Amino acid sequence: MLSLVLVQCVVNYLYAKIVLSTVMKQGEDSTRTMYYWSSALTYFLAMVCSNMALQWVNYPTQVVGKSGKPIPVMVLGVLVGKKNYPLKKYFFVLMIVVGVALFMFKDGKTAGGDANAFFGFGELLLLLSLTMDGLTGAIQERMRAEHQTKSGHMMLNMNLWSIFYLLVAVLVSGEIFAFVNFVQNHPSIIWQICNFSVASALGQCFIFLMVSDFGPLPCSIVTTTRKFFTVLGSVLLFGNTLLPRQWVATLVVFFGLFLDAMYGKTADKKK
Ligand SMILES: Nc1ncnc2c1ncn2[C@@H]1O[C@H](COP(=O)(O)OP(=O)(O)O)[C@@H](O)[C@H]1O
Repeated sequence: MLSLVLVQCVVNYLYAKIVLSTVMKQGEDSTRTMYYWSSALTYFLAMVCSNMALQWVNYPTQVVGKSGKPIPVMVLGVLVGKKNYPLKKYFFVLMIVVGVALFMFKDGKTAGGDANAFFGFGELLLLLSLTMDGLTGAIQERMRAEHQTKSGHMMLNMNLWSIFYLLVAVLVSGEIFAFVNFVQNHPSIIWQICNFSVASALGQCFIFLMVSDFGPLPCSIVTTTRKFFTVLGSVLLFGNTLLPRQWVATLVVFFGLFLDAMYGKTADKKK
């Protein structure tokens, strides 16, 4: 798990480096180093926790759990990131999150989950991952407010610090040796890891653009509804029918998004 995230961060870093020195020159960066090392810590821990959770909960549970992400991003953005939101914004965001979760939720017991435990270790890891996501967003809010940090610089430095933490982690835990062994025994995995990492870097470039230009909260609303649109699109594309619960959920999500777009603007934005 750690080695995979390490490879991912290395490719993200190289991608940011190339983009910054060619097509997207962004000038000097005045961001405090403290913001980079702290956000990198929470960023990589969020990824490791949500990947690790998959050993205890199944994939749909993980997606439903992580669809709550805008909530910690918003709450910690206010408590730690010094952001202000009008009260109605909390309601719109809650509406979107509840709608997405209601849409994705699968009744009954599914393979991979622990049927006996309502709240087990996997759920705890998801909660931890969400907290880390919230803290990452809060630190990014401060970077934006105090240094107007650009997307390329944020992507480059957060991945660089994460590489450092992950290198220490894989060496101390000895996981790197098991990883090299595994790759030697299954060389076909190299192609998959390359695909995965390049796709991740391409996607992350837009994530950071969204974070630096609009903020972590709009970014998490977009990535959360993206999950909803993926499932909705595939259901409609493959001619499957939506359950009544999912129709209600779809309406709730669209209504929440509409209200947020129309009336969710913050006081800062108006200024
Ligand atoms: N605010 C952010 N700062 C840096 N990277 C982010 C941020 N939000 C998302 N990402 C990156 O994008 C990936 C996908 O995010 P997302 O679509 O929200 O799904 P999830 O967090 O459930 O994996 C994350 O694993 C992370 O690498």
